[in-house]
Amino acid sequence: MKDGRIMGEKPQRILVADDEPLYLRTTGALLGKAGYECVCVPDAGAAIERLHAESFDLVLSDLNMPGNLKLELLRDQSTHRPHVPIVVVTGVPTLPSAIESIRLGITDYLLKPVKFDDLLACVRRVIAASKAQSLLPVTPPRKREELETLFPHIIGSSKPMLELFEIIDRVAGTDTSVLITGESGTGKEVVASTIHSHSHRKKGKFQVIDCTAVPEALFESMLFGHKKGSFTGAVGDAEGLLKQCDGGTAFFDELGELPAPLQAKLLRAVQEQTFTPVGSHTPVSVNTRFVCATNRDLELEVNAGRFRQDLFYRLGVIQVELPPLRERGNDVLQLADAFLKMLRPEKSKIDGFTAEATDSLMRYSWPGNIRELRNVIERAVALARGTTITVTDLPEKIRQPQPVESIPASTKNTRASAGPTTGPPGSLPVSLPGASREEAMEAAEYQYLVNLMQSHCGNVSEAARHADLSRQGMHKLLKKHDIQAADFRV
Ligand SMILES: Nc1ncnc2c1ncn2[C@@H]1O[C@H](COP(=O)(O)OP(=O)(O)OP(=O)(O)O)[C@@H](O)[C@H]1O
Repeated sequence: MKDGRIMGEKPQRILVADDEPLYLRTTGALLGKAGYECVCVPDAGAAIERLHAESFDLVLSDLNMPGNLKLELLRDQSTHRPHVPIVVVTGVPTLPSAIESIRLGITDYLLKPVKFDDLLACVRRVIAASKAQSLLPVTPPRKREELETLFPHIIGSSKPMLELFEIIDRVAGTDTSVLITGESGTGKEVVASTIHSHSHRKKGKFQVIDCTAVPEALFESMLFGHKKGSFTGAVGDAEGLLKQCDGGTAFFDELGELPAPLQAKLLRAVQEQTFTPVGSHTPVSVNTRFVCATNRDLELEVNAGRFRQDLFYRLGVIQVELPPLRERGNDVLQLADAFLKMLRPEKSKIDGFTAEATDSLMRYSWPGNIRELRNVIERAVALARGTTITVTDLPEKIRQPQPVESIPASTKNTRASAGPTTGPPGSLPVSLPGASREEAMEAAEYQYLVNLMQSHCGNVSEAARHADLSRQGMHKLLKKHDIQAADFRV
């Protein structure tokens, strides 16, 4: 049996639409050799015509080709033949077109140049999945109530969250790389693990790889594994994190912090799904989906030459942006209520918030987003005396919130921009009237970091040396205070 043909059965039919004659010829010929029957057309109009007249098992479609300025082929296909899978194969990826393609129901998204083996593996997988899918009942678009309950670990029902749920729902079923962006504490890791648990990889491992937590010198061996004796301390062979999530999802948190030499090594692993453990000569192959998160603007980092463009395109095929909490309306109360129930001691009688406390929670701008809200509720639960949380159980800054307008719309370092940022390193902030000792210490630490970042122009390694901390330790502190080193770079 050849790939596209079972003895005695008709070969599977693939329509390839692309305006590059060489790609069209070679792809058609190679797929033909693998047993598929290929029809190759140079533009969207011809593709639509053939699709209306004949039946196909799969469409491989370019995006930038004549007649496809508004993704006409994808639109026509999603309206008339949603059951025929489409895989986009493009040389000019743009994030809006990737998102729009996903909305229109494409099954996968590959970037040129694509190795024929990778293309063939994708063709096999997509056709097999589509055959399996055809045995299932067709699912209509989800209703609002259904979307609201689809991801119980992600609390929220505001408009931006429902839009997010729709995207997660579509993206989870594909193998496409996803880049999740958003301010610190907006739930990027929660979304990444939800994508994994709703994908066909859910039985595989969801491996979190925090790019700031692994020392640079050890990163390669942690990720790819090593052979015994390959470096001092390598007392035995070790399997790397990527091998451990073979068949699952690798989640790279804080991707923007990955040093340049490691970016090159990661690119190879992502492109080829193959890597060589440290000290070994035998490549290891995996089948891993890559989901990444960053609170940096990676496009800016690419333009500034700090992040590889090719890696950005590979990993950011689909970009999912999480809204800050201040843009999620009543979700603040829904989340506060959920955290109250989750964090109160078992026999606690606390069961809600006074109107004044609710009002304060709604008016505060939440620069630390959901993580900050969770901490505030945890503290309030510990302080509350009665059966409700009152405004006096909330921190001072929330009782007297700054007006939302003073928070910059930028997703960057809202606290650094809003607070006092001048003064020599180590100078203390003006103390808040009525602040607790703990709050005053936090404020002093925050101010110290801001000053440190300023005097080292956002260079984390230099700042860490000055403060006598490890680079990882410095990153942890910056994260805790929601300070973005990139905002201090000139
Ligand atoms: N929509 C949500 N519903 C319930 N809990 C949430 C939601 N979003 C975030 N959380 C909780 O808020 C905290 C922060 O979330 P998470 O770590 O996913 O944020 P993040 O954006 O990855 O942060 P960072 O950029 O600092 O790594 C976690 O305790 C998480 O469980």
